[in-house]
Formats: sequence, structure tokens, C-alpha cells
Amino acid sequence: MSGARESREEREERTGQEDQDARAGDTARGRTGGARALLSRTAEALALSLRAGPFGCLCSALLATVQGLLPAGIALLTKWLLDRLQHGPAAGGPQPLALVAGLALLTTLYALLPQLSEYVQARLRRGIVLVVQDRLYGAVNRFTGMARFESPAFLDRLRLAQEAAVTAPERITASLFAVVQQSLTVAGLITVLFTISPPMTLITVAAAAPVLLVETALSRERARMTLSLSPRNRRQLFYQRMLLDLAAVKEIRLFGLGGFLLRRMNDETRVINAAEERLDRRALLRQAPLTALGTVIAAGGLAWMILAAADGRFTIGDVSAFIASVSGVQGALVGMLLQGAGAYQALLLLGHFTDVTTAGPDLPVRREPLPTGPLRRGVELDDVWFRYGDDGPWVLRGVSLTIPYGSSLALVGLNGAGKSTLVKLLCRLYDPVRGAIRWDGTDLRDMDPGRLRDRISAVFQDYVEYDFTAADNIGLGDLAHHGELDRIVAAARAADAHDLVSALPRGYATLLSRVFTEGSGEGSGEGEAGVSLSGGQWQRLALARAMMREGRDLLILDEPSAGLDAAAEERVHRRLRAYRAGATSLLISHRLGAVRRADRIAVLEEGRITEAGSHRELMRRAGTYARLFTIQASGYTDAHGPEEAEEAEERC
Ligand SMILES: Nc1ncnc2c1ncn2[C@@H]1O[C@H](COP(=O)(O)OP(=O)(O)OP(=O)(O)O)[C@@H](O)[C@H]1O
Repeated sequence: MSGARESREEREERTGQEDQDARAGDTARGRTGGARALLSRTAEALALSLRAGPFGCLCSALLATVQGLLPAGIALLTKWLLDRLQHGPAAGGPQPLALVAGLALLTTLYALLPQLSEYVQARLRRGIVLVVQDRLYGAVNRFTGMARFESPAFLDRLRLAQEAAVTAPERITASLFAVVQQSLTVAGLITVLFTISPPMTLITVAAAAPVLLVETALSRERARMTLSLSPRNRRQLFYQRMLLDLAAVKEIRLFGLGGFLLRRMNDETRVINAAEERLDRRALLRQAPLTALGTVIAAGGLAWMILAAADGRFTIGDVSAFIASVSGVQGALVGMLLQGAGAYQALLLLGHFTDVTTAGPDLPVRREPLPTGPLRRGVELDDVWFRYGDDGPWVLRGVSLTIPYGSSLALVGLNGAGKSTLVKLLCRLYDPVRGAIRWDGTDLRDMDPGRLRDRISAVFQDYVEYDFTAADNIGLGDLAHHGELDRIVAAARAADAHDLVSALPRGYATLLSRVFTEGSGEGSGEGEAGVSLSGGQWQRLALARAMMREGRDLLILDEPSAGLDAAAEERVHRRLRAYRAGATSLLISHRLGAVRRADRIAVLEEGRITEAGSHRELMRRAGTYARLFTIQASGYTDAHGPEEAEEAEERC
């Protein structure tokens, strides 16, 4: 036991799991602010943008610079032109015609450059979406286990990360360019303003400071609200999906659930709207007086300037430059603050994206995993304890079981006994909380999960129906041979699916989908409708997908025939028996007639193995298995005891 403890400690050290957890914790702490975290996220967003489109970034920066300086240039040329008109050649400076030409050029650029900027930014945006999408879903693919996908808290974070991935990096980059542009506008105009009246410059700038503080506080509140409303947003999405879900249409119509779901969705939306409305109201109440203050200052300054101009202390050109500068500076500062606030909010949101993309592995993986050789002795579960959460009930309680090499084990038990959970552990989608599962004596935790899974073939109880062609649905079982029709056909035959696929309109090339249509690659909606299969037909395809994985060491069949008609079930089990002969397999089924020929049968009750042996041994023992078997058999015959049931079953 101490040896086991020691090796686990070593393992933990090797995986560096603690480092990763600490890093994840750091990111989580930085999520709601902290100048360092914000700076590093800004750098991250810029790096993403540069990777997505270095040329686009360069163009955007150049355009921002030119656009930023244009207002000051226009204000200055206008002042010179007006001074020239007022005072004639005595005013000095360039000729009026040159000034008019300059003004025409600058105002044309002022009108055209935003459109060019929009074009460049849209291009950049598309590139960024591709890069962040690749990064986010690449990170999700690297989670080797299932726990994160079954954790509501993590799903919330994932939803926010998805939102952040689509909007945040682009928004941060665009805001940064906008801030650069507006800073240059402010700097240019302030320089102009300063040459006319230094005190007015200071007052104008000071008036914008409170707005900055309010916007920063509001951004924090908005980010917090987004996080707290996230579960409601998820529920709202759930109702939306349910109302449009093909699989749910029948029940929704029959049970009249449409109105009920709609009401619930609207309730969630109302709560979300109310929270947003409250925040918008707070924003309005805080922003309005400060905006009014800025306007009063500008109006006061203008009145003073006009009076001073009447005394001859300023020229008309000065007044025009002053008007342009005050409104330009105020506008640019408010714009800067709003862009900054938007970027701040996006930076906070980007924290979720960073959390997901930098999260360590969900299952500890050794830096140098032990080799996963072909199975030679068997798979052994040694005192395996498992529960889904630290405070949840134990689902498996000390399961010890062996699947010897080359033999078949059947697992039976009532609903909720823990059979599918055991399958998840065998595929290392979860690790046992206590105890170990060993592959020829090597702990699964010491193996590379990908290599381990490559040695396993499985049909899960909740298999997937892919909206692809029939060939793809089978070929996906082994991507390395995905396009080999011979192999696909052989797998279909083994699963009793060949005839059904051959009878489809385009055979193996038939698209099996109620969502997509044939030949509608661009999503035009044109083309032939895909074909729908029945539940049992889908199940045979799922089985064929597992059969596609030739030469695997362990075959797991979790309720492989639950949806089949009696004749199909009999055929499938006959073929499966032939397929499994000599292979190491685990079969889970509530149809006890199908499991009786397994080399060994184990009964799982409330997470414990209570009986194990051959069919005959278990029938003789007259325990749970015999009772369940008799109940099932008596459904078809008049058998009342284990012996009678068995005889009747034999006859069937
Ligand atoms: N992701 C999960 N999180 C929490 N509990 C779970 C999760 N999945 C399963 N359980 C619980 O674990 C127990 C065992 O479930 P499992 O699916 O393994 O049973 P089973 O024997 O396969 O049942 P069935 O015969 O109905 O398929 C059940 O009580 C179930 O509620």
C-alpha cells in the first residue's frame, strides 16, 4: 500500500499538476482585474491579432495615426484660412488657395479613411476569429477526460470563453487602435488649443476625468453582471434549443410543452433584461451630470472667448480653432473613455478565454507515459471507488474485477448500478478516486490516454448520430482507414448494417441527416434532403463504427442491442459472438438472454460486485442474476423457477 502511495506521489510530481492548478488559480484571481493581469491580456490580444493578420495590424496602426492627426490639421488650416481672410497677407502663412486645397485634401481623407479602416478591420476580425477558434477548440480537444464537460461551473466558463473568443480579441485590438487614434487627436488639438489659451486647455481636460472614473467602475459592474447572468443565459439557450430541437418536437407537441418552455425562456430573458436595465439606468444617472458638466465648461469657454475676441485679444481664426478643439477634444476624450471601457470589459471577458486555453489537463498525464502494449494478460479493476463529485454519493464502491485476455465478461445490474460509469473509467474518461485499473498490470493513469483508447473499441449506450454520410458514420470508427470502402462494408456486415445501408438511395454515400441537405455545402439550403434512420438502424451503424476498429485489444459493448427488434437483435448477437470469439470483451446488457453465453458474468448492485461466475454457476446460486433471468424468461414463457426459466430460454 505504501508502495502504491509512493508511486502516486511520484506520478503527481512528474505531471506537474500542482503547477498547472496554481497557474489556473492565478488566472482565476486575475479575472476580475489587476493591472498586471490586464496588461498581460492586452499583450495576449495583440499577439493574437498580430498572428491573425500582421499586415492588417500594420495598416490599422497607420490608418489610426493618420486619422488621429487629421482633426488638428483641419482646425489649424481653417484657423489660418480665416485669419488670412480677416487680415489679408499681413496674417502671413500659406496662400488661401493652397489652404483651401489642403483643407479639401484633409476633409476628403477624413471622410474616406474610416471606410478603409472598417474594411481593414473587418479583414483582421475574420483572421482573428479563425485563430481564436482554433485555440479555444484546440484547448477543449486537449481535455482528455469528461469531468469538465459535466461540470456546470466549467460549462459556464466555456460559454463565456466562447463569447470572448468571438468578440474580445478583435474588440481589444480595435479599441487600442481607436485609443491611439483618439489620443493623437487629443494631443494634436490640445497643442492647437494650448497655443491659443493654456488655461482653457487644462479646464477642458480636467472636465473629462470624472467620466473616466465612472466608465471604469461601470465596466467592472458590467463584467460582474455578465458572469452572474451566465447561468441564466445558458438556461435561456437551453429553452431556445429545446423549442427548435427535432428530437423534442414530438413530446413538446404531445404534452403541450411549447407554451411552458416559452414562458420559462421569457422569464429568464426578463430577469436578464431587468438586470441589464438596472445597470443601464445607473450608467445613465452617473454619466448624464458629467456630460452636462463638460458641455457647461465648453459653453463658458466659448462665451469668454467671444467676449475676448470682441476686445481684439483673439482673431476669428482663434475662435474657430477654439471651437473645433474644444468639441474635438471632448469628443475624442469621451470616445477614448468609451473605447477604453469597452476594451476593459473585453479584457475581463478575455480572462475566461485565457482560463480555458491555459487550463492544465483535466486528467493527470505522465510526462513520459509507460508504453501501452497489446493486451496479453487482461484488464484488472482493483478495489475501485468512484464518485462524480467530492460531496456526491459513491457510484462504485470497491469494485474488483478482471477481464482476462481473450475472454468475454458480461456486466449486469439494475438501472443506476454504475455499469456505464465503469465503462467511462475503463476508457479513462475519469480516474478512480481510490483503487486502480490495470492493463496487463500497468495502471491506466501511467499510460497515455490517447494510446490506451486506440487499443479499445466501444459502442456507448448514448452513441452519436453524426449528420454525415453512412460511409462516414462507419468510417469515423477508424480515421486512419476512414476512406476505405471495403473495410467500411466489412464493418457494416459484421454489425448487420450492410443490407440497410445498401438499400439507402445512394448506398454508403447517402447523407444521414435531418439538418443538412445533400449538395448544400455552402449552406444554401438547396439539394436533396438527407435521409432519416430509425433508432435501431442508427444503433447498427454505431455498432459498425465500433467494428471498423479492427485489431483492437478490448471491445466494450454498452447496451449494443437496446433499440433492435427481436430478429435484428438475434442476428446482431450471433455476429457479435463470432466477432468477439477469442477477443477480450465487456458486454453490458439488460437482455440477459444475450449475456448468458459470456465466459463470465458479474452482477453490479449499488456500485458493488455481488455475484460473479458463468451463467450456469449463477443460475445454480439462485441469487440476483437468477432472479432477474427468471423474471425476464417468465415474460416470454410460463417458467416459474431458475431451472424452468433456463430450459425455456434454451428452447427459445
Ligand atoms: N455525470 C454524472 N454526474 C453525477 N452523477 C452521475 C453522472 N453520471 C451518472 N451518475 C450517477 O451515477 C449512477 C450510476 O450511473 P450509470 O450511468 O453508471 O448507471 P448504469 O448502471 O449504467 O445505469 P443504466 O442501466 O440505467 O444505464 C447513477 O446514480 C447516476 O445518477
